[in-house]
Amino acid sequence: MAEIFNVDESFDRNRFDGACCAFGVFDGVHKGHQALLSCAIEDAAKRGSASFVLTFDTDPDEMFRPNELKKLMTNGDRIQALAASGVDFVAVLPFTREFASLPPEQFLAWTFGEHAPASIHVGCGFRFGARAKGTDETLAAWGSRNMCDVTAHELLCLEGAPVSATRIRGLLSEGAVEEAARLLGKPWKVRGTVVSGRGEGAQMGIRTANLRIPDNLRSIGDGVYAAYVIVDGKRYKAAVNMGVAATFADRTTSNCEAHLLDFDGDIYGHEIELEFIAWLRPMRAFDDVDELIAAIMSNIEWVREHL
Ligand SMILES: Cc1cc2nc3c(=O)[nH]c(=O)nc-3n(C[C@H](O)[C@H](O)[C@H](O)COP(=O)(O)O)c2cc1C
Ligand SMILES: Nc1ncnc2c1ncn2[C@@H]1O[C@H](COP(=O)(O)OP(=O)(O)OP(=O)(O)O)[C@@H](O)[C@H]1O
Repeated sequence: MAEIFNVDESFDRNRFDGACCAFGVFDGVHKGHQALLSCAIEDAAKRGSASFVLTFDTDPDEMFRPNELKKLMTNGDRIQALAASGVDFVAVLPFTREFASLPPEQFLAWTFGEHAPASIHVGCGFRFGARAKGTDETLAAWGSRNMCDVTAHELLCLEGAPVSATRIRGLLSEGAVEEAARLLGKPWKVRGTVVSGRGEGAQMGIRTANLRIPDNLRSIGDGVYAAYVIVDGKRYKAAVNMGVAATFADRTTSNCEAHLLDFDGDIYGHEIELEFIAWLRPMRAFDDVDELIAAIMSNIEWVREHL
């Protein structure tokens, strides 16, 4: 695990001397991000120096488009995933309004002081600084004045297009969890706290853990999915319904329900993790509760056989 530093007034910028940095937000730490991180790691190995990833404590989009944003992971999970990516150090910049308003040159001067690293790696089209005015060319011009090799890498393309967090969010919103997992390099996951439901699941003979998932992490479209659910470190197969149950839309508030196979515990108040594996069907309103039960039972059987 890499050591994580907050880049504030107290941070010792000498640490950047000679280092090779990958720079960006990295929501999802997807395969494109992993390719860029590998460039910084390989460069550092050649130079015999340290590899860094330079990122922000808060995703800038949370400040600029808070209502539309559907994130792939929390900021905390993103920083932990970067720390586990193979780099030596994670340097976390405080994304305050003041910092966000720095023009590109001042942004770089504040970040590095007199300690420009040996190299910076970004993807083509990378933007930074106030109003996203800084481009990879701005960065390269600053690099040539500060003896820092800047490389804007071709974006990794998979399945016909560049991999990006935006593309993965789009796939999840359509329920395409398998394709999203191929671009992420792992299934998409989300955590939520188990809250009480209306008790109708138990009456129907199908108990469900009702979850509260923060709105900005509900990247996935409504529908029924096959998933794994991790409870206190143990993994269970599950059939999951995302979205307000259409049949009971007037009476329910929960936005996600999971039926865990072969599980009979009381987990109210627990934080559990859902790992989405396959799309099963759209959610729909049923006129008859027996039909709803039959549909859910067949989803559960599918999960039992295929996961
Ligand atoms: C795998 C699965 C699929 C579901 N599909 C639907 C659906 O298509 N339409 C619907 O109205 N509710 C659906 N539900 C939600 C049930 O209606 C819900 O579990 C029931 O209302 C119990 O709610 P409660 O836990 O709040 O008591 C589904 C639930 C599960 C676990
Ligand atoms: N497919 C890719 N291949 C290589 N580098 C990439 C790729 N996607 C992003 N990068 C680079 O990784 C760093 C972090 O990128 P950023 O967080 O902007 O990712 P993104 O996936 O493009 O996000 P978004 O879709 O929200 O713009 C940046 O330097 C960016 O240019």
